[in-house]
Amino acid sequence: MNDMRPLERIVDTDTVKISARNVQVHYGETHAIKDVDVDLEANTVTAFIGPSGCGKSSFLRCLNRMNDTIDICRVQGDILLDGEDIYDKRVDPVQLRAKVGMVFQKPNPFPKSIYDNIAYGPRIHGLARNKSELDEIVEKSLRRGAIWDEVKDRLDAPGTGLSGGQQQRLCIARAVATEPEVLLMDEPCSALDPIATAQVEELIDELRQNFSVVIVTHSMQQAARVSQKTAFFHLGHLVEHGETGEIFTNPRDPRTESYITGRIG
Ligand SMILES: Nc1ncnc2c1ncn2[C@@H]1O[C@H](COP(=O)(O)OP(=O)(O)OP(=O)(O)O)[C@@H](O)[C@H]1O
Repeated sequence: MNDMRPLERIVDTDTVKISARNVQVHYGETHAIKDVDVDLEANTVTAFIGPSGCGKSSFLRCLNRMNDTIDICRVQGDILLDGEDIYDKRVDPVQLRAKVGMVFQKPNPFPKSIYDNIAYGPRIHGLARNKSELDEIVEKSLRRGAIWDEVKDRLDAPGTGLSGGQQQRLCIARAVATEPEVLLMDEPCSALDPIATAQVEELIDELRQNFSVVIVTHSMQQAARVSQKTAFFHLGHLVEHGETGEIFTNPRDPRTESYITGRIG
């Protein structure tokens, strides 16, 4: 599990999916994100790394306006998805979060059946005209979540009855059911055992065929295994962003080097 796989990964496309400029995040008096500029590409896994408290999750939450749900949080700057400002007053955050899905650290299935966990989003967003279309979406999403074979005979069973790793793949399937364009993952494997972690990592690699994936991780090995691009954060600044192989073997900034060699963090 802990081996560093070859770092050179090919980035399939340079199409920018999300563009952030001069982003600031404040929680009351705390200035958590400072002057962040970054372009995140389509069909690419980007890893956010950096020491605890450096702002990885805060910046991730800017990308689908999850920070809106935190009263004391103030976000400034520009974040564009396919060139459109996601903080424009006309943007409905619920619609945005269907396009920019999120998977959390702790698997959080709804207290509903496996089927309804997946069907919930497509139902509220009107993505299926009838039961058979909904059935198709549920099956396709569970297949994309690499969990179909394990649950296809018990779709009526509660999602909360699955193992932790299965629950996390169910949550990934739930996130992809609304056909998002971007998938944000905040330490998605931190509550999982090594086998479940390996399954989710394999799944992340498959997901980038269809989505841009951004993953916050504390594991540099994981960043090296799953990502093509890496962004290193330190004290609220985005210090360095580039090809994962370059960041790990030839970092430009001494702070990045100190972190990856274990001197800070
Ligand atoms: N809901 C919140 N209310 C107040 N302050 C917050 C909140 N969330 C984060 N912060 C503060 O913002 C800063 C950045 O935190 P954040 O969680 O984004 O960092 P992180 O790099 O994701 O950390 P970790 O790796 O430990 O999860 C910290 O100083 C933290 O205390």
